[in-house]
Amino acid sequence: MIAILGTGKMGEALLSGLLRAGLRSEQIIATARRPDRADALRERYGVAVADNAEAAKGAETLILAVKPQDMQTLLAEIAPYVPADRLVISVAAGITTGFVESRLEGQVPVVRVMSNTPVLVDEAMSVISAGSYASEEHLKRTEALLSPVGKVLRIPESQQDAATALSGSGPAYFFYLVEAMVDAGILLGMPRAAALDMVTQSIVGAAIMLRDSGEHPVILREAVTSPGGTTISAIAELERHRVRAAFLDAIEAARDRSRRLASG
Ligand SMILES: NC(=O)C1=CN([C@@H]2O[C@H](COP(=O)(O)OP(=O)(O)OC[C@H]3O[C@@H](n4cnc5c(N)ncnc54)[C@H](O)[C@@H]3O)[C@@H](O)[C@H]2O)C=CC1
Ligand SMILES: O=C(O)[C@@H]1CCC=N1
Repeated sequence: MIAILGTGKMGEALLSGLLRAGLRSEQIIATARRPDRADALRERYGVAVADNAEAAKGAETLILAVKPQDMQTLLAEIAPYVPADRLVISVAAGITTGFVESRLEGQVPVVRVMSNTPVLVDEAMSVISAGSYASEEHLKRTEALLSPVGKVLRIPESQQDAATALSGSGPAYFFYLVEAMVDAGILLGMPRAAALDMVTQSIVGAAIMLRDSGEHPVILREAVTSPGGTTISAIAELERHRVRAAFLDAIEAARDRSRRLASG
């Protein structure tokens, strides 16, 4: 039995992914704070929804998916019901395995995960790190849960805040870029729907080329950039506006925010 504690956006994305990966709804128990949310989860997925203590008692794997700021309260609530033969997987940004371990009783295996919302389309990027009491077997169990819904990579826990900034938040940067490009299309007089189609297909095509060709992004960009042509005119403006520097600063800020999240 797998318990998902705090089934919001990320918890629900993981829940739907686990079901698509072949888990039966009877193998999953979810928790939610609001009764209307609990009803929606029961109705949508046919899973049981219980309180945190009950869910923790019945499951051998617990996925903690509340916001970092709510983690302390959740751990206090479940600690008496989580013996050391359980696996606790935390997907919260900024929450270290040490934070979770120190609030549970005994030497509970904890694996820290940073995934992202493309879990909804089985294209997640999930990075995982073992806590002090998690073994190879616990990492393998975590990989088995997450690999049907995307790519899984093991990283040292010291890199988790950076990964949160890069791939956890990553999809948001691409959506933001799409918004900006569609606005540009509107400025040039394109209908919004057509502009969105063009930008979306361009980003999908570019992403698949990146993933499947094995080519470096610089090579792929050079192939689009004709001498004296249109692309270099656009790139010149991006450079003039220091977009690359803005990305470096933005992702560094996200990493720093992740580091501070556990303290609220
Ligand atoms: N949204 C995203 O793209 C990603 C989110 N995350 C992490 O996932 C976690 C959840 O984020 P979201 O899903 O975006 O937030 P959310 O606010 O949609 O989900 C959190 C849910 O937990 C519930 N909750 C809070 N305290 C609870 C408690 N004591 N018992 C039961 N339920 C409780 C809330 O009512 C809410 O439904 C965060 O820790 C975040 O860092 C990680 C990667 C990506
Ligand atoms: O914005 C956040 O804090 C979460 C963590 C990574 C993506 N969303």
